[in-house]
Amino acid sequence: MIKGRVIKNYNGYYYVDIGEHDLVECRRRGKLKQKILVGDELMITLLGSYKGIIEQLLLRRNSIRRPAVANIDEMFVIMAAKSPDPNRFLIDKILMTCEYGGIHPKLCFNKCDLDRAAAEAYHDFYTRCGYEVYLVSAKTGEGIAAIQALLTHRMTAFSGPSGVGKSSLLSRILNRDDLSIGSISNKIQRGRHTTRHSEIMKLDRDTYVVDTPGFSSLDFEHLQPRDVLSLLPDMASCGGICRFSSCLHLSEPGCAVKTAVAEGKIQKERYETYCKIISSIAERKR
Ligand SMILES: Nc1nc2c(ncn2[C@@H]2O[C@H](COP(=O)(O)OP(=O)(O)OP(=O)(O)O)[C@@H](O)[C@H]2O)c(=O)[nH]1
Ligand SMILES: [Zn+2]
Repeated sequence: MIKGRVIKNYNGYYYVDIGEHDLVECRRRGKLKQKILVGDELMITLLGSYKGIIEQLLLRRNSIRRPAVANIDEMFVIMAAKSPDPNRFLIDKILMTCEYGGIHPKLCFNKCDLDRAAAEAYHDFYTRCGYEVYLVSAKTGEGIAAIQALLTHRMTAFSGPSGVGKSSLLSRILNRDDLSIGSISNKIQRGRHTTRHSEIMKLDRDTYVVDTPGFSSLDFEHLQPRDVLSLLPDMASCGGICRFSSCLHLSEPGCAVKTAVAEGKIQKERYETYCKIISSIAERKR
């Protein structure tokens, strides 16, 4: 058996990178019941001529569900500094979705050429929340080198809502005019119809980039309130202990979270995100 990584899942076949130029087209063993995601590491048996069978799924380090992708080393959440104007609640929900999957993402604001002041304000805000923030422009090339420098020997995912310039940015980062050029194998066509699935592009032996289109945020309503807090690392680490162990940090007396908000240790907008999500959970229970 040899170890490989799923690069693409198409029509019931898994295309597995085993460190060679060509991918191995694999079926799964019938007894293997787990769902296999793009990015999964697994053990396969070669059946000759770049065909194989998946025998075993190796332990995942992390995963996100929609789109499904596993074992990401780095996730960039891309937003635009302007046009479309970012919405803090949406950004928070995307960040929280990554945290839920076990990934502490980095934030990247594209289109900084359009509104420098807005970009700087978002930079400051999310840096205070404990995220690394990159200000870039696919148009002018600003900040692109800093992202390129982080890619080597890792699997880096890029996600972001429609219109933020993710395609333009990825073309710049990968130095490709057209992302379909240099696609991992000519067996696999990267067309418009495939863009709802994650696709891994292999840049080098152990350097991969994942385009995660159609990223949708978690349905927070099934979470417990304390789990919501744990997805906001800046709030979770504020340090204090509330008077009541069951404190939801809304209107209870002696609340350490509210004290931290009042003292400016937690930014008000992040607390508002928390309150909105908690009230949507309460709505559901009603
Ligand atoms: N001013 C400016 N415009 C940009 C920049 N990056 C992208 N754009 C423009 O923003 C628009 C959207 O860019 P795309 O790269 O298609 O965006 P996308 O996020 O991949 O969009 P979808 O394909 O809808 O997911 C295009 O008109 C781009 O020319 C930038 O850095 N600055
Ligand atoms: Zn509290």
